[in-house]
Amino acid sequence: MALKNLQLFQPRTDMYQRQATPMRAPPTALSRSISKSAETLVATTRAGKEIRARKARSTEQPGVGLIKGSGSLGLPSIGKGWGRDDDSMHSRSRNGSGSSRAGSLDRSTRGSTTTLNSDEDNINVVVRIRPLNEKERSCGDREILEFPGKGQIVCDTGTPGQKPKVFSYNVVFESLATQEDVLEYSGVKRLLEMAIEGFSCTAFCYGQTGSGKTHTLTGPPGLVESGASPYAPDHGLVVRSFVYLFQLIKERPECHFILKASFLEIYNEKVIDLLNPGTARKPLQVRWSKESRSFYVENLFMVDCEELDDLFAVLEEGMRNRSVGSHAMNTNSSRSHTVLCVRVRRDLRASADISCSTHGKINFVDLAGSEMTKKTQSSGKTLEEANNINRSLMVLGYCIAQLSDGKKRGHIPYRDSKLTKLLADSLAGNGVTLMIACIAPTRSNVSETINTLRYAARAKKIKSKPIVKMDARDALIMSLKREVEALQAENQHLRTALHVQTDYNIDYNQRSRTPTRIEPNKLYQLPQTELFELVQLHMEENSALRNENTELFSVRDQLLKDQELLSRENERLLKKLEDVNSVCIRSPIIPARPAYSDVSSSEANIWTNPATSTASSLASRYS
Ligand SMILES: Nc1ncnc2c1ncn2[C@@H]1O[C@H](COP(=O)(O)OP(=O)(O)OP(=O)(O)O)[C@@H](O)[C@H]1O
Repeated sequence: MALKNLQLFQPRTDMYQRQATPMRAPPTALSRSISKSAETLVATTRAGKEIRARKARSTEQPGVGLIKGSGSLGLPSIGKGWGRDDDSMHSRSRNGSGSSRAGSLDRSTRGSTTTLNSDEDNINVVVRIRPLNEKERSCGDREILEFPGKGQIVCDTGTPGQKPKVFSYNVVFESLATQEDVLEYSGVKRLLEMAIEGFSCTAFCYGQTGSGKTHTLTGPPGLVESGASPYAPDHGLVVRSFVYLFQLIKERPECHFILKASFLEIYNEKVIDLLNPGTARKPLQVRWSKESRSFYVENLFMVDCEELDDLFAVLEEGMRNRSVGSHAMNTNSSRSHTVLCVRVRRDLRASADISCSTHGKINFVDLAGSEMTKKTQSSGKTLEEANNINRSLMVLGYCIAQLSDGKKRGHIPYRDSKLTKLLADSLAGNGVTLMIACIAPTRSNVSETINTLRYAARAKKIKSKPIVKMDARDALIMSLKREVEALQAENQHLRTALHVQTDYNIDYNQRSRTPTRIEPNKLYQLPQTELFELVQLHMEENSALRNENTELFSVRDQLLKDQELLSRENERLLKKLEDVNSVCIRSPIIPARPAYSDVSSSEANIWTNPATSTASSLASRYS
């Protein structure tokens, strides 16, 4: 069976726990958080399609804040969906980690960002084995891999006296697995769902040259460039993901989405814009953004994609412009690493008067294959390319090794190559990452296969901290709003418990100004001064509620103390009553009253002062 080792993973529905904690971000942060405008350009694809393009000054959104998981406000929840078994598949296993997660608030007042951290998430690793090619078949090359299930791969190294090596992963796709299977079961759907909710997601293919990385991502050579329909059966993960992305967007009519795409390659350590390479293929600079604390490519072309066709046109254009070469092991070998990025901005209504936006993205990274130059018989330009490819993959390997060693994580050499700079966030930052390791099944490739499997096994240990990115001003307003709601609910509860009759609105309005209600989706049109005012009003409201909360708590504490005193007094009186009663029992002339605790008849429920009742009974007896 093609999907013998499938271990499936799907999004979980568990929501993050939120805590209402005071927001301390200074209002001045707001003024720094308003996005800078971008220059609008127009680009035309070779296919003749006009693409509305926006050339942003950087790939990072200035003033983007970071926020993690919320429940009731329509913000995303993520769970470790990796590795959920599905009985509909023929053979599968559960192998990966799958603990649920709960986010906790940790607001930073640094700059204009708000960071809400969560538990860590492991990189998800799946392996795809390509079928034997013509060359291997004709020379009788033997298959050396076995798939016992449970996401395991057994690799017979063929060395006498050496035991077969066993590796295990989240999912293993055998050679008969289809492109659709990879979309369905690799977990990329989960990545897309998370990207539209504001997470930074990356799917990257790793493996030796000719192992099927490009096939997995974009299908057989020339398919995309031929302008085939997006629904053609051979399309790889990227086109299928585009289709799924638009399907997801259609299912969310309550949100407004803005998609932008960029496509770059790293060729001989130079970053080339595949959507705007220019005749000179002038390299772009990779810079560090203090604000987002990550690397970005300066002046990278960004294309607005309103329709599926626009995304497809971006892919087509990039595929035409990327560097491809031929060598002994692959006639259509990628000579560069490519990164196709789709940014997803989602505007949503968080409550009746507040709308906010999240900024997610999905990167599809097709790494160039590691090459044994002896086998590929590279020389000249191809050899130089191979050396650069191998060097950057080696740096990636160092980074992965360091990151996977949880105990002694030392310096991570991200800065040593462009590739690792751009993948830094996906590997260990705040992203969600899927690694697709591609391998060949034959004996002639055994050492490369073992290397890839080791690489993949190491990557599986890497943990990252996924977070949602949203505008700092939205994060601030929503956080204040959430806090106000939590305090209102708590105060209401306290009032009910204490039977305090005051009307909240009257009481509160006397003390503070109430923020005016803003029409949904108007938040963005507000000038900075009004936004500033709005945040201040929320902060005032918040502070008034907190004061009221403190007052109510102190009233409650006082009442509890009073109650304590009363019950002590009550006990004292009961004791006295028991004493009086015991005197009556001992007296031959005074009838004893039942103990107070024994009183059960309706008559006995009328308690009379024993002293007066005794006096009156004596009086009636001797009258
Ligand atoms: N799962 C598969 N099913 C059918 N054909 C495949 C599969 N995987 C790879 N191939 C074919 O094998 C050849 C090499 O694959 P591909 O170019 O994708 O390798 P690659 O890993 O991207 O190589 P490089 O690193 O040199 O770019 C292609 O002709 C491709 O169509």
